[in-house]
Amino acid sequence: MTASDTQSEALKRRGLMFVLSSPSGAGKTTISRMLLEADEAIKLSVSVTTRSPRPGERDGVHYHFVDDATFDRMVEEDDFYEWAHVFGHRYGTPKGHIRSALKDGQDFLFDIDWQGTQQLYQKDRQDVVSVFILPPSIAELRRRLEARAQDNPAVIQSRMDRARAEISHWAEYEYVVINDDVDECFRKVREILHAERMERTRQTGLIPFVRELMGTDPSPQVAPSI
Ligand SMILES: Nc1ncnc2c1ncn2[C@@H]1O[C@H](COP(=O)(O)OP(=O)(O)OP(=O)(O)O)[C@@H](O)[C@H]1O
Ligand SMILES: Nc1nc2c(ncn2[C@@H]2O[C@H](COP(=O)(O)O)[C@@H](O)[C@H]2O)c(=O)[nH]1
Repeated sequence: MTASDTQSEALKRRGLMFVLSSPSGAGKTTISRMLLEADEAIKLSVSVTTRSPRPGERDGVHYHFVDDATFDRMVEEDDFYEWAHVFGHRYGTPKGHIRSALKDGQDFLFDIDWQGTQQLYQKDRQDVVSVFILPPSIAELRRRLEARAQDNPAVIQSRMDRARAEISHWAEYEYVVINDDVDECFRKVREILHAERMERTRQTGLIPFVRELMGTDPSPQVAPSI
């Protein structure tokens, strides 16, 4: 093995589950799309939902749109990693091949609510990096939902009614970013992703590398999880 082979082995790491949550309209979908465009190494976990598509949303790209019976069947067959009732519909993360892909170093982006985040914490805490996005004000949140012009006024009102309850979960997240200027918010979220990729316990190839550098076994407390 050459020195550069050893170094690339050392750079191997587990993938991470990068979660973005926010009250509806604060901008997590916008930030998610910017991230997916800028960073080829992260893939969107495409959720399943019983809500209808908005204009421009494509089945299999933004969501898998299903009817209630299909969602019921998926629940019965234990096809979901997590799922929840949100704003009168059901949303869930299909299991697919997430676990094996994480092991192979694939990162996934999750645009999910606080209930889904809690379920991921319970299942795979070590792999989750969670970011909560706050709007600069409640008035701006309403303005954004109205300007998006993709939901009828009753839907917008019901999302505004839930906004404070959604925001109350902010402290359950590791990172909190205010989305005032979208480019600034994106830059911060991207920095979080970059830093978390280097987190020691994700770097599964480090042990043999450090063993070679030190000429002895590194202490077991620092072993990355495999
Ligand atoms: N920093 C910003 N300044 C102004 N407008 C913004 C900003 N960020 C996002 N927006 C706009 O606000 C609207 C809501 O954003 P987005 O759809 O990303 O929110 P969301 O949190 O994903 O909402 P939902 O949970 O309902 O899907 C969109 O029209 C988006 O273009
Ligand atoms: N727990 C989950 N929440 C999800 C999932 N997919 C989306 N969501 C959240 O639902 C609301 C509403 O989304 P919208 O697209 O109808 O505006 C939002 O908070 C999403 O983050 C999921 O798979 N699980």
